[in-house]
Amino acid sequence: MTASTETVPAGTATGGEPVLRAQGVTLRFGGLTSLDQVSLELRRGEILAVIGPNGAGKTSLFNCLTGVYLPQQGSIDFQAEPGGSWLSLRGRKPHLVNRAGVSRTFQNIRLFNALTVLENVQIAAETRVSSGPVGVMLGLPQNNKAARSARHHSREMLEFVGLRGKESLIASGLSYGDQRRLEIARALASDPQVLLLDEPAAGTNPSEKLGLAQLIQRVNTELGISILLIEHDMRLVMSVANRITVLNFGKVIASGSPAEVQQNPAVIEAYLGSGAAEELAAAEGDAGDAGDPVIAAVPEQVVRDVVPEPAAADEAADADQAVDAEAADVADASDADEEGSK
Ligand SMILES: Nc1ncnc2c1ncn2[C@@H]1O[C@H](COP(=O)(O)OP(=O)(O)OP(=O)(O)O)[C@@H](O)[C@H]1O
Repeated sequence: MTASTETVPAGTATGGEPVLRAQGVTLRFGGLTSLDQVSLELRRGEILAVIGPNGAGKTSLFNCLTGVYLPQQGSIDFQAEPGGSWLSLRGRKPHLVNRAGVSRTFQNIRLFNALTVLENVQIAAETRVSSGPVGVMLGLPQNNKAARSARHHSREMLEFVGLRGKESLIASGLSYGDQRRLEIARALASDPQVLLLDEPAAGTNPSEKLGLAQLIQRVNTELGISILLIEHDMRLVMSVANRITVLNFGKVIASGSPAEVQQNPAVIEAYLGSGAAEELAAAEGDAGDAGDPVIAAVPEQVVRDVVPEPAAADEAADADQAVDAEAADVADASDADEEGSK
């Protein structure tokens, strides 16, 4: 079940042409190869999950796709309109990637904590319509109109993600789950064709996770946005993804439908260690119950092994924050630039 042999489950939105394509992407930090010849294709209209153990290269891949990192090798191309021309995103600055139609959220929430919920989204929406800071400062008529339009669009997005009535609250006062929703609203404000979600459910409780899974599906089906999703919560992944690509040590080790990936020995070993696939197969034989194959329990085991308890999740987020410092700097720089939401 590699990319070459994958099958596509009937009735899913996976039959589309590619909208975002990475080919042979290699990213090195000194002697460390974070991504090694990674190729991946997001099809128009689908939800493609990118999974893999900690340090597999998932966020590095997102950072390459969105211009935060410049890979040493490989190409990254995006086709905004079906049948339209392909645009190279490699080496493009984050705010220009965003403007082209590829938006993202971050693993560690990056809201403007002192601003209101509405203002957080509005900043992103204004970058879509305004003619720049000078026009805003001068209060030009077209900018006032653009600001009104951005405010209206922001309210629509907030309603879409379920934050209606909370527009004037200060962002930091929102529950964790609502902050995750706000991040999604902000990413949607620029009207992307492609949305990259980096662990959108990290740190949320089970009911918030369920709500976020439903929201991700609605973004996909109701707004028609193609989604690339990094997520450690296997239940969430299995419930929303049309296809899954698995990274391990910077390489793609599997790609296919959720059912295929779930049973792939290389994936099981990547998560549970070498020999795990055989052990599970043996256990399946011992169980002697064909209707309840042990292999089906792998996601449960994966969840136990790779999804940290809340306290550990915080530590993981801190660690990520440290590792991701460079990305944060670049993204923050683009905050000050013109993207606002990145
Ligand atoms: N700015 C950086 N400088 C040095 N090494 C980095 C940098 N960014 C990522 N790496 C390294 O690249 C590898 C992949 O990291 P990455 O964060 O992409 O993994 P991940 O799959 O997203 O992990 P997690 O699930 O824990 O978030 C790791 O070994 C990490 O330490």
